[in-house]
Amino acid sequence: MCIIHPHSQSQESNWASPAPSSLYSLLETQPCQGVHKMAYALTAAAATIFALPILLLLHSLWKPSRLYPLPPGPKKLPIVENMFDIPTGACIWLKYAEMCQKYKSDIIHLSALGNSIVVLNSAKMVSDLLDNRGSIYSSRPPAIMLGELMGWGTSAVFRPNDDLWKAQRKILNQALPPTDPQKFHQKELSATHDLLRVLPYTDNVMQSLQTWAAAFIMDITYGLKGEEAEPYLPMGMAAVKSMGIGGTPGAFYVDQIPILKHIPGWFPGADFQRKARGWSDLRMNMTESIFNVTKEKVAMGIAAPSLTSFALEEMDHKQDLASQEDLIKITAVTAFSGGADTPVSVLGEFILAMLRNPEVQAKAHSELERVLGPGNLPSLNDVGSLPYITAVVRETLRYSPVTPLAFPHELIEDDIYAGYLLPKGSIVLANVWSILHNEDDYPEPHLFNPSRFLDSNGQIDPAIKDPATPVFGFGRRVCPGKHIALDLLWIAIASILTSFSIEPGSDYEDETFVKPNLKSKSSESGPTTMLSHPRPFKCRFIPRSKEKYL
Ligand code: HEM
Repeated sequence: MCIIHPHSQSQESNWASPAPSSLYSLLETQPCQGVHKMAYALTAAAATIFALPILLLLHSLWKPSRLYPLPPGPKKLPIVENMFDIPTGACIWLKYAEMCQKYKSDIIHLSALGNSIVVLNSAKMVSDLLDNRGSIYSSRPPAIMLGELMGWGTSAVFRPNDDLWKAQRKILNQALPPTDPQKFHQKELSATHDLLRVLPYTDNVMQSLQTWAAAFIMDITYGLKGEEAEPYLPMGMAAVKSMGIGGTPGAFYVDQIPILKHIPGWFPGADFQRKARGWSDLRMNMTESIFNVTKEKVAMGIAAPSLTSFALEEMDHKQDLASQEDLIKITAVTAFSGGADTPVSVLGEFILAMLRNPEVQAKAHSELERVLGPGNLPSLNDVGSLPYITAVVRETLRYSPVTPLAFPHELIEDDIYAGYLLPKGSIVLANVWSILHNEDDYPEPHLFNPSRFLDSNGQIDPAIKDPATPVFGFGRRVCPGKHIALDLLWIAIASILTSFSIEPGSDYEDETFVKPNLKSKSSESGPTTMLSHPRPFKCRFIPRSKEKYL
C-alpha cells in the first residue's frame, strides 16, 4: 500500500519544486501512480454521484438576491419566527409604526407560518415600490375565508394580478372614467340632497349613512334608485358587512392554517364553514338578483345610466355573451362592495370632527355664507371658491384614514430595495396612518386643523401633500372609484355644513367625544377590520336657516 506523507522529508522536495498545478498533477509525480489514478477516479465518481444533486439543488436555490439581508424587524425565533410579534387586536397600524421606530427603519420585515410581511412606513418608500415598481407589487395575497370559502376571490379587490382582475379593471375604467368626473355630478348631487332630507330626523347617524351610501353606489353600479333600489339595499349592505367580517385579519384560523378549509361544515368546531356558506349564498343572491333587474331594463331600453347598463350595452355580440355577462356581474358587485362602506367611514369621521372642533365648523359656516349667500346650496362648480371646505375634506381624510394600512399588496418576485432583500410572495403593507401623521409633512399631526392645507391667502397650498394620494391606494391597484368618492365627499360635506349646525346629542359626555383620539373607532376597541369605522354616536343636525334649501 502506498501512503503519501506530505510532511516526510522525501515529500518536502516534491512539494517544494516545482509546485504541482493540481491534485491530479501531484498524483502523477508520485510513485504507484496506477493505484492512485484508480483511487482518484473512484473517489471522483463517488463524489460526483453524491454531490451532483446537492450542487444542482443549491444552484437552483441560489440567487444573487440571497446575498442581501432582510429588512430589520423583531428577532425571528426558530420555527415560530415572528408569530408572537405580528400585531393583532386594535390599532395594528400604531403597533407597526412603533416597531418601525424601535428598529429605526421605515421598512421592516416579519415572518411566520410561511408568510413574509413587509411594512412600509414612509410616503417615499410606498411610492418607490408600490407606484414605481407596480409591475411586481400589484398582486393580492390569497384570502382563504373571504376569497375561497365566501367566494369573493373572483372580485377585483381580492384578485391576484391576473386576466380576470385586468378585465374587471378595464370595465371599471371605461364605465367610471376618471377622465370624466362630471359624468357623475348629477348622481352625487341628488344623493347629497337625499341625505340632507334624512339627517335632521335620524337618531342613528352611522346607520343612516350606511343606507344612504349603499343607495348611492347602487345607483352608480346598477342605476336603481328610490323604491326600485329599496328591496335590494338590506341584502347589499349585509353582503358588504359579511365581507368586512370575513376579511378581518386573524378572525378565522383557516386563513393562517389553510388546510382547515377541507374540514366539512358538519364537523364540530367548523363553524367557519357554515358561516362561509351562508355569506357565500348572500353574495351570490346579491350578484345575480340586482344584475337581472338592470339587465331587463336595458333590454326594454329603460335603464338609467350605470356601470352595468354601460357594460351590457358595450358587449361584443360576436363573442360568448354568457361569459361577458358573468364578468359584468362580478365587476358590478365589486364596485358596489368597494363603494358601499368607505364613504360612510369618512363622513362619520367628518361629523365627529365637527362636534369636537366647533371653531372649525364656525369657520366653514362663515366661508359658505360669504360665498354662497343665504338659502343657496353648493354645487361641484363651487369647489374653487370654497377652499376652506376643500381643506376640511382633506383634513378629514388625513386625520382618520379609512384604511389605515391600505389593502395588502403581494410582491410577485424577489426584489432588492435600500440594500435589503424583499422576498417573492411577501405581503406588503403601506402604513397610511404613519404617512398621514408624519410631523415633517403635517406639523402637529394629532390636531384636526384644516388650515394646514391653506396658504397665506387662504387658498389651497399645493405644497402641502394631498392626503387623497395615500388614502385611495397605490400603483395599479389605486381605487377606481377615487374621483367619484372625492366629489361625493366634497359635495356632501359642503352641503351638510351649509344646511346644518352639527351639535352634540344626548351622550356628549361619552368618552368618544371627551377624549377625541381614543376609542372612537370600532377598530380601536376591538379587532382590526379592513375598514376603520367610527363607533355609533349621537348628534343633532340643527337647520341653520329658516329658508328652505330643498
Ligand atoms: C371614501 C371612499 C373610498 C376610499 C377611501 C377607497 C379606498 C380604496 C383603497 C385604499 C383601495 C385599495 C387600493 C390598493 O390596494 O392600493 C381601494 C380599492 C378599490 N376601490 Fe375604493 N375607496 C373608496 C370608494 C370607492 C368607490 C366609490 C368605488 C366604486 C365606485 C370603489 C371601488 C374600489 C375597487 C373596485 C377597488 C379594488 C381595486 C383593485 O384591487 O384593483 N372604491 N379603494
